Amino acid sequence: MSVISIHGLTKRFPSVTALDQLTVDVGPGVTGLVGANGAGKSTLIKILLGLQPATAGDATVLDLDVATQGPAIRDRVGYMPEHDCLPPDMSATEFVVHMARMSGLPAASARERTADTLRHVGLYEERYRPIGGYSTGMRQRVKLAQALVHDPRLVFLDEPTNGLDPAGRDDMLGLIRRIGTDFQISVLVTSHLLGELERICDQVVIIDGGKLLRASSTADFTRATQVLVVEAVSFESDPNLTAARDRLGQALADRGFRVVPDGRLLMIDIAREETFDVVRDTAAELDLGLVRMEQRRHRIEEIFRDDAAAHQTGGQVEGGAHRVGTP
Ligand SMILES: Nc1ncnc2c1ncn2[C@@H]1O[C@H](COP(=O)(O)OP(=O)(O)OP(=O)(O)O)[C@@H](O)[C@H]1O
Repeated sequence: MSVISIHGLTKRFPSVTALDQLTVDVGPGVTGLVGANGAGKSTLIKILLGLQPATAGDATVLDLDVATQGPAIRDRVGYMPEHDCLPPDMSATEFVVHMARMSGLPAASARERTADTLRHVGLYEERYRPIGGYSTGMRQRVKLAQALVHDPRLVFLDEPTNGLDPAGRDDMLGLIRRIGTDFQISVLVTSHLLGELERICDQVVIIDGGKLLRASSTADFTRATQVLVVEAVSFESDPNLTAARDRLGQALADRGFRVVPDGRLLMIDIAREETFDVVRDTAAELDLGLVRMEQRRHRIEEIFRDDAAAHQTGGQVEGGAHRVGTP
């Protein structure tokens, strides 16, 4: 089942092509839409909400046509815009109740849903204070609450971690993940930071210059490499923290393995089936403990970098229709 289906979508502004024949299907769950600033993310969201017409191509959201059924889409989809759009003199409660009423909820359920939603986003204590005195993190939460208050089936979150410090970012990412898991609401979340989406998304769509670079499940992006990451420690209180690494590294190199140190870790080529056993046995022989031994996984950043390089040099990048998401 597709939540969003996009075919040959193109948007030309007088001086720039923001979307260039984009074709992608997105399934349920949390989907990351990744691209550098200006890649076309916000434009795509506006077209999917029926707020802007496309120049060519077509798309459906929850099986509704974006060109002709915008109001019905906006009924069922929540939208957290990128830019600040909050009235400073209103409290979070007043603003979110207002947005709930605008979505057609009766007064009593608008108040009830507002209280529930503000509690869910962690703004319950401060809900009667004017928004003008809120921190950036609190303002992002108000924007998130107004996107959720009418109980949508899908939400579009445009750069929800913008302007947040690392702790605020982590909190916001946790909240977004819970929207997908606890509430079963599908999420399309944009970011120019691949690393953060890798942590919370079931699938990732990467666009560059309005074109699709890649679309795939996060698990496919982060598939295992043929490199074993090992961290060894000495059981003696050894002031030289890399001594254990060097002893194990040398012993493995002597046994014919390709070993590269990286900080306190060793990167070992998994050249043979018995690599795991040999590392374990060698550490035991040297009386070293292993605190970590795992197959290294690709980071989405690495794949993005490779694809972007191929793109720029005219190399082969996957083309045609892409489908992401759980069936
Ligand atoms: N209304 C508009 N008129 C003219 N050009 C526009 C308009 N809206 C967007 N653009 C241009 O289209 C391109 C894509 O913009 P868009 O805002 O969709 O990118 P984005 O990926 O969301 O980036 P950002 O995160 O910086 O907003 C940019 O070059 C932008 O300048």
